Amino acid sequence: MFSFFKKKSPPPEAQSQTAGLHEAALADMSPAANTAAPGAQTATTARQGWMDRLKAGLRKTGSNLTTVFTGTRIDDELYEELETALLMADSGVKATEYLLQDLKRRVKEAKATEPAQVKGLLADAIAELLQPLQKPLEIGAHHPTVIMVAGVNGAGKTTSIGKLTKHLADDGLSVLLAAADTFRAAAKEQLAVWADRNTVEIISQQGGDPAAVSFDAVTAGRARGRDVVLVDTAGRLPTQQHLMEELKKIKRVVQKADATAPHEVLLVIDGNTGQNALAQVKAFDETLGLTGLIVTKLDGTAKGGVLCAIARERPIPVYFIGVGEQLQDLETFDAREFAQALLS
Ligand SMILES: Nc1nc2c(ncn2[C@@H]2O[C@H](COP(=O)(O)OP(=O)(O)OP(=O)(O)O)[C@@H](O)[C@H]2O)c(=O)[nH]1
Repeated sequence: MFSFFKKKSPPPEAQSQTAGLHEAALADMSPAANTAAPGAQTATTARQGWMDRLKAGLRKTGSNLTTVFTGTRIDDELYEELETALLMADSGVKATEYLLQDLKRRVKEAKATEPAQVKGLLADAIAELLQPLQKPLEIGAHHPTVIMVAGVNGAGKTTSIGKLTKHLADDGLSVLLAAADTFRAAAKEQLAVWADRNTVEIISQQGGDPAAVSFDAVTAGRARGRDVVLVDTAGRLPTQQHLMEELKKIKRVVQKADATAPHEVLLVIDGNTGQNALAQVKAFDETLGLTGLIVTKLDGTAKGGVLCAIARERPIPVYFIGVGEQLQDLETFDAREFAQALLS
C-alpha cells in the first residue's frame, strides 16, 4: 500500500529498473488515484472505508458547523452563528476571522443565495486553508530514515508508532524501533507487542538513558541496513524544562550516530485537546524544530477545528491523522477529504 508514503526518487541509474514500481508508488499516492492501475480498486475501496470512519469521527465537530446552514437566509445572523461554531470547534480567533472573510468573498463571487451553497463554499475555504498541511512523509532518501517521535503524556505516540510500523512493514520496509521511553514501565512492553506483531526489531535498555538507547538504535539500524528507525520518546509537558532539554539531548546524540539524522521530528498531538494542542505544537517546535505532526483522537472530539488554527498559526505538515485505536484508523491527511468530512 504505497499510498501512505512518498518514496524519494532513486538515483538516475536505478531509475530505469524501478521506473514501473516508482510510478505505481506515486500514482497511488493520491486518495483520488486513477482507478485503472492494478490494485487501485482495492486502494479506492480502502480509502472510501477511511472516509466513512473520518466522517463518523468528525461528526461531533461537524454537527455544530452544519446546523448553521439549516436556515433559509444568508444574513449577519448566519455569519455570527458560524463564527461561534468555528470558535467552539477550537479553530482559534485568527483562523476563524480568516475563514469568515474568505467565505464572504466566495459567497459574493459565487452570487450564492442559499445557505446550503454557503456550506459548500465553506468546505472549499477550509480545504484551501488546510492545503499547506498536506504533505507526504518521505522515506528512502536516507538509510535508515530516522524518525524521532515526541509528545505529551498519553497523546498516542506509542500507538501511532505501532500503526505506522505496521504500515511501513506492509510496504516492505524494514523497521527498527527504539524504545527511548525509559520512564514509563509499560511503554517498552507496549512497543514490543507491536514489534512482535509486525516482526520488527526493537532496541531497548532496562532503565537506560533515552539518548543512549536512541544512539544504539541508529547505529544498529545503519549496521543492519534497516530502512527506518523509529524513536519513541517518553511523554512530557512543554513546561517541564528539564525534560524538554532531554529531548534536545536525544536529538543531539542521534546526530552523533548519523550526522544527517533525525530526518523527521514528529509531534503527536491529541486532537481532543484543541487549542492546547496548538500550544504544544508551538512549544515543541521551538525546542526541537518539528518536521511533521500526527493528530490523534479526532474521533468523538468537538475540537477538530484545531487543524485550521495550526494551518493559520504554525503550518507544520500533518502526515497522519487518527480516528480510533485500530490499525486502519490512522491514515494520511488530505485537506479536501478532511473539509468534506467535517461538513458532510
Ligand atoms: N479514540 C482514540 N484513541 C486513541 C487514538 N490514538 C491513541 N489512542 C489511545 O490513547 C491512549 C494513549 O495512547 P499511547 O499510545 O499509550 O500514548 P503515549 O503518547 O505513548 O503515552 P505516554 O507514553 O504515556 O506518553 C491509548 O489508550 C490509545 O489506545 C485515536 O486516534 N483515537
